[in-house]
Amino acid sequence: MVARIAFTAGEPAGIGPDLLVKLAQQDWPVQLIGLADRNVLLERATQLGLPLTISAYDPSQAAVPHQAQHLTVIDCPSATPVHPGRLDSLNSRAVVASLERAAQGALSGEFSAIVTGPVHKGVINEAGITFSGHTEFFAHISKTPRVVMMLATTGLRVALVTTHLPLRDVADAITPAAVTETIDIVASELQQRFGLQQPRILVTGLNPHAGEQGHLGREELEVITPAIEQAQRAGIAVTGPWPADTIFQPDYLRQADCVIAMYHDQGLPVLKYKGFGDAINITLGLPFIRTSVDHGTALDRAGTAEIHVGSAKLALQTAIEMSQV
Ligand SMILES: NC(=O)C1=CN([C@@H]2O[C@H](COP(=O)(O)OP(=O)(O)OC[C@H]3O[C@@H](n4cnc5c(N)ncnc54)[C@H](O)[C@@H]3O)[C@@H](O)[C@H]2O)C=CC1
Ligand SMILES: NCC(=O)COP(=O)(O)O
Repeated sequence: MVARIAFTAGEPAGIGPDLLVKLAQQDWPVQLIGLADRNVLLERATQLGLPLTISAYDPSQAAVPHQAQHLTVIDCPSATPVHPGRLDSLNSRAVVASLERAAQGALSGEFSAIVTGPVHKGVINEAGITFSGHTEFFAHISKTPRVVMMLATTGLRVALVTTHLPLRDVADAITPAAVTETIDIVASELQQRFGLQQPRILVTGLNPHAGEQGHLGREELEVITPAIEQAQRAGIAVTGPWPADTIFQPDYLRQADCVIAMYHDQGLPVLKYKGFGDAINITLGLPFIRTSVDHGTALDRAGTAEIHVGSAKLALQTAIEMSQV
């Protein structure tokens, strides 16, 4: 049976529609279903000088593999005309509706996976919609109490205990349950979805020098170490807390399948320095497969030739591979 994979283009003024147009230029062994404003896709194809025809998605028809230059689309019309690079909060509801439709399809089994293009979190909030990221959105809509954001590139995976939080709130969110559950999810998903028999996990501290024996913060002693010990007793190959400024060295990384960092900007700058444009974002712990690009809306590049499609391609390829496991 041919799988269906939903690709949400995200913010219409960003490069998400461009990425979808570019992905549609080649054959894929799955049916690629674009969730986007169909007129924006056609306009963007013209701007990029790429051929594209579109047909409306009909769930009653059997899925067929994607054929180059023709895209099946669930139309998510924007409320107001879209100009590349210019955000308009009037269009945010359509973006969120496209994510809801994709999630419904993934939860019902209609779609084997969701691949997301970038959204602009700020403009969605300006529309009066509370939204901190796809990760939290899909967790909420699927009623999953904890999910884990993991970014991966060649030679490095970084997962996070906390995601889109103001730095001021991070320390309070580093609880024993948050650390233990994150380790559990990373270990079990690396086993089940990535075929690693005994994943080796390194956990960072929160504070400089992993708290310097309690002299630079006590979270390592009181929260992170006990959580690691609990996971070790459960048979997980996990060590830490390691100083975050030490652990991202090749000698340490060679002995690890994943680094769990405490917060977004502790782990992701390293990942992006190593592999920006050649990395993906995967939400672990959801009841469906969700992969994503490693970058944002790149408003400055929408509708231009200066767009790299590498991460989007990798996100789609990975979703296809994960659907086959
Ligand atoms: N998966 C998602 O939905 C993500 C969304 N975002 C959102 O994106 C918005 C903008 O974030 P920024 O920090 O400006 O990061 P950004 O990734 O959009 O842009 C950073 C720089 O990289 C360039 N760039 C990014 N992707 C590119 C690509 N595929 N090809 C060529 N150049 C590319 C941009 O032109 C810009 O110069 C924010 O609202 C943020 O929340 C950020 C990360 C992920
Ligand atoms: N830096 C990654 C990021 O912000 C992506 O978040 P999400 O929208 O995938 O939750």
